[in-house]
Amino acid sequence: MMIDMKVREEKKTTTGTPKEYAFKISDFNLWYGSSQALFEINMDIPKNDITAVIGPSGCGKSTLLKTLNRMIEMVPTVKTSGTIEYNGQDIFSNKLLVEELRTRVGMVFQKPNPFPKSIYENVAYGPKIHGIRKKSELDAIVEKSLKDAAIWDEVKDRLNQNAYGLSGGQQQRLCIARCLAIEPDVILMDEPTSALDPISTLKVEELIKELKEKYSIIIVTHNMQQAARISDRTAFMLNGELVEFSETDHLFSTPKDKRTEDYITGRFG
Ligand SMILES: Nc1ncnc2c1ncn2[C@@H]1O[C@H](COP(=O)(O)OP(=O)(O)OP(=O)(O)O)[C@@H](O)[C@H]1O
Repeated sequence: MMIDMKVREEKKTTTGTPKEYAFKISDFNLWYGSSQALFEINMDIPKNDITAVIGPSGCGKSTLLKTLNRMIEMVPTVKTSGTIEYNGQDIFSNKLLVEELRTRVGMVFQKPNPFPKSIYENVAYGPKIHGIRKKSELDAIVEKSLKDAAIWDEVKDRLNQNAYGLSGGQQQRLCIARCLAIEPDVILMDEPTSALDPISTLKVEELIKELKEKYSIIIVTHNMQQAARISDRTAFMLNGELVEFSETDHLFSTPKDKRTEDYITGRFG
């Protein structure tokens, strides 16, 4: 709770108005069957920031991320308590349809997962499902999304070729373009560069930094250097608890909790 208060204070603008939040997570617990995976999470995630979630394997990073667009409910044994608000609305209430939530809160996965279709069709797929049929409109969305995902120049002459012909790094940027095409507010990224080589990783990192102008980004990463390079705020999790959540510079230079210090200095994990 102390952390929340501090975040609210720090994020006040010069006019005294608190910065807006994409998600407000309050007293949140999650169980897989009888096994508890998340414990009393309190975390306010600001809009238009890059928020990194770090911590050792199995600490609950992906579970937390997949909860934010309710993907976690694909696991039938999952139970939760507490609240998560997205733009001020409880994500578990009947008023916010899960399809609408997933349109607003897009997701990019660890391994690039394009559909076995053309580059064009990969990006046009979401808009088509949302009822856009006009070719000129779809063309414009495809071009804009590929440009925003910094891959247009590499693919503009081969839009009808199969996406599987792209390199891993290009496939990941295509998957980001596919996500952008449905105009989300938030992009959840689950270790989006862990399957990529260093050059592709840097390209995707650059892209993530550019995307924060328009989107709120929450990224799970195993890579502490990556969190330090790209994020505004970092959350450190351990054994299903949120140990510390603060500005990235702060967390890495002067961690408040001994467990955070031990982790970032490589004493465990
Ligand atoms: N479908 C599931 N059913 C039961 N337990 C699960 C399931 N998915 C994850 N868990 C358990 O929940 C805990 C948190 O897992 P989670 O995948 O969220 O951790 P993580 O920090 O993302 O790990 P990693 O960095 O290895 O991906 C672990 O103990 C894991 O075994």
